[in-house]
Amino acid sequence: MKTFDDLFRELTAKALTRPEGSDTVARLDAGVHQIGKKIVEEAAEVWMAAEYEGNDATAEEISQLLYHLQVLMIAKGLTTEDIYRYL
Ligand SMILES: N=c1c2ncn([C@@H]3O[C@H](COP(=O)(O)OP(=O)(O)OP(=O)(O)O)[C@@H](O)[C@H]3O)c2ncn1[C@@H]1O[C@H](COP(=O)(O)O)[C@@H](O)[C@H]1O
Repeated sequence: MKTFDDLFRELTAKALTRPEGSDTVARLDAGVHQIGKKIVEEAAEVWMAAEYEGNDATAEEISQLLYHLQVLMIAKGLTTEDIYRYL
């Protein structure tokens, strides 16, 4: 099963190697403004799923929010250590 750190390593590698057809590369190229809008959208979907859908749907929406947060971290040059020191 993929963890937060596994996904972050995978996305970091994609940002460096820029493989053809990668959505992540396209999102990084779109920039922080677009990534930020996606985070807000996904956060709302997490909220709606938690209130009106089951735990499976909520978990899936949370995974998508985590993905978009990681894209923002990479766009800003932030590492997991930069985040973990505040936890
Ligand atoms: N974990 C994710 C992941 N979670 C969410 N998403 C993206 O976020 C979208 C979910 O948003 P929505 O439900 O709002 O769907 P949508 O409205 O069609 O979204 P848009 O594509 O229009 O923004 C998905 O369609 C994916 O594009 C993800 N995209 C990729 N990953 C993983 O990231 C890795 C690299 O992916 P690529 O860069 O595509 O190779 C792989 O391991 C993937 O599994």
